[in-house]
Amino acid sequence: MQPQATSTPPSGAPKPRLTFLGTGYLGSTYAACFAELGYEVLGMDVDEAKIAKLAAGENPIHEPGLDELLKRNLASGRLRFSTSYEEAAEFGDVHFVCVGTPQRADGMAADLSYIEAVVTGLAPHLRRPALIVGKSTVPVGTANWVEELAQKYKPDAVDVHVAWSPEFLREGFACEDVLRPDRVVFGVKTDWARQMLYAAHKALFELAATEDREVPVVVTDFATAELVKVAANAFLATKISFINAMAEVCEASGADVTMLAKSIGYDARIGNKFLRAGIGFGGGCLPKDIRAFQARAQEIGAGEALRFLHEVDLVNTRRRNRVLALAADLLDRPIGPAGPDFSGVRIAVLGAAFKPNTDDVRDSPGLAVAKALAKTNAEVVVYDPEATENARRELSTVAYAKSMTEALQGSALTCVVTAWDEFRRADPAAVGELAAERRIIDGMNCLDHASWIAAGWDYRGMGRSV
Ligand SMILES: NC(=O)C1=CN([C@@H]2O[C@H](COP(=O)(O)OP(=O)(O)OC[C@H]3O[C@@H](n4cnc5c(N)ncnc54)[C@H](O)[C@@H]3O)[C@@H](O)[C@H]2O)C=CC1
Ligand SMILES: O=C(O)[C@H]1O[C@H](OP(=O)(O)OP(=O)(O)OC[C@H]2O[C@@H](n3ccc(=O)[nH]c3=O)[C@H](O)[C@@H]2O)[C@H](O)[C@@H](O)[C@@H]1O
Repeated sequence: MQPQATSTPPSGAPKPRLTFLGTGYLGSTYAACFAELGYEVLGMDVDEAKIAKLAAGENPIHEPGLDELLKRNLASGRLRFSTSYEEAAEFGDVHFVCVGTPQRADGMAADLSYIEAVVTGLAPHLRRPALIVGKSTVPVGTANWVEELAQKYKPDAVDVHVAWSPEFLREGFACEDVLRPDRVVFGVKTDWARQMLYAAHKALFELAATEDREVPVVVTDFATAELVKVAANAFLATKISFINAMAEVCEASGADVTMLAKSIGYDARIGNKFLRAGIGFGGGCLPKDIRAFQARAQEIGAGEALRFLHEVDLVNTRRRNRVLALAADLLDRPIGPAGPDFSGVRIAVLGAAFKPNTDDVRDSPGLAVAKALAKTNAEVVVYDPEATENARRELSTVAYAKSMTEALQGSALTCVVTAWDEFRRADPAAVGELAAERRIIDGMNCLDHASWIAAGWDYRGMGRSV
């Protein structure tokens, strides 16, 4: 099929029933949103505890708006959950693969074992024509392999097609991003797959039409669809590391990266988004995706082309160490060969989630900072409005406070590592009454520094002249 860009869905295909295989951050949001759009939806996962929670209307993750969507659509009967491949196969016409593709423990490449398990688990139970759609982020070439698996494991008499439709949602805005995407990408080989994908998204296009919007649809081949996703994340990661590299130069020259970012961002060709310097990018996607992209490029003989992503990764991890240097400076402690020693110092770390409005702590820069501070023998107390439970499982060498007030009590240093509104809106004078010393590191450059300085705080930002 020729690649094409169009927003006109072909008419005629009936409303398919949808399954979402893997109900984590991606799959649970999709299941609830597509039920909200009017589809009959089944969410399937091998994690029994997660499915039991979802089926009871309890949202296992923190994602704004998702609780209401889950409850409303469970009540309407359009949304149900199961742990059975057999039930999923019987229920659905279009099956969206939403399982994780984490970084492998033995290197940078993506672990595709969950994809394999889901396809080989589902395919033998299919009894009528079905479309398997990959949504997970994968190395280029995966869709062809999934097609081979599906053909091998499906019953002979059943027609099974494969498509790839990568996902671009952001945690914290996931429901909005699913219901009102910037674009959708369909990687297809057959016209039937294209028709079914349009039918599975028809309600999304109709919602857009009622709001006088259009959702651009890019119809393309498997390889391009797979690459669009990792290219997008590589670009975003590069943009963040670019501004963080500028932060390093600002630190060396006495300039201020926030003013620099503001100034270059006025150029429409550059744009002002994703130019916040800080402790770097984290989360379950950008870091692992740029590594898997490099690993795959190497395998297919294009490793040279992505060498810059190695630098992007290095700049990113360096920013976490910068907090330690700033802390040593503020606390007036030397940095020895084994790093600084902050024995006897109580440090409040505000934040643990990899960014605000989520409870996700996967590869969280803030939690990495907390861990590094704990290694200096400091008494580290972490507070996060939503991510404490997940953080506790990830990092046990720090204490966790139930409130910001508790974390700040008697602290000699405060480090803001996640840009939650609760921290951005905090009153510097009131916070100063709780802390033992008015020293603050603004790891995400998210505070109104002038008001903190005015309240007597010794303030340090990232790449800032203040
Ligand atoms: N989280 C995000 O914001 C986005 C994630 N993605 C991609 O989507 C994929 C999923 O990501 P998340 O939802 O964040 O991961 P997650 O780890 O939150 O969810 C994955 C789910 O798959 C389930 N699972 C594992 N094996 C299974 C099997 N054999 N059958 C059925 N379910 C199974 C797990 O129990 C888990 O609930 C990844 O490839 C990720 O890169 C893409 C865009 C956005
Ligand atoms: O593939 C994915 O899973 C998703 O990855 C990112 O979404 P997400 O990880 O939810 O979070 P972002 O908002 O992109 O932030 C990623 C990290 O970059 C950091 N960041 C972001 C922007 C910025 O200017 N500076 C900065 O340090 C954030 O604090 C966070 O740690 C992409 O933005 C999504 O489009 C994509 O679908």
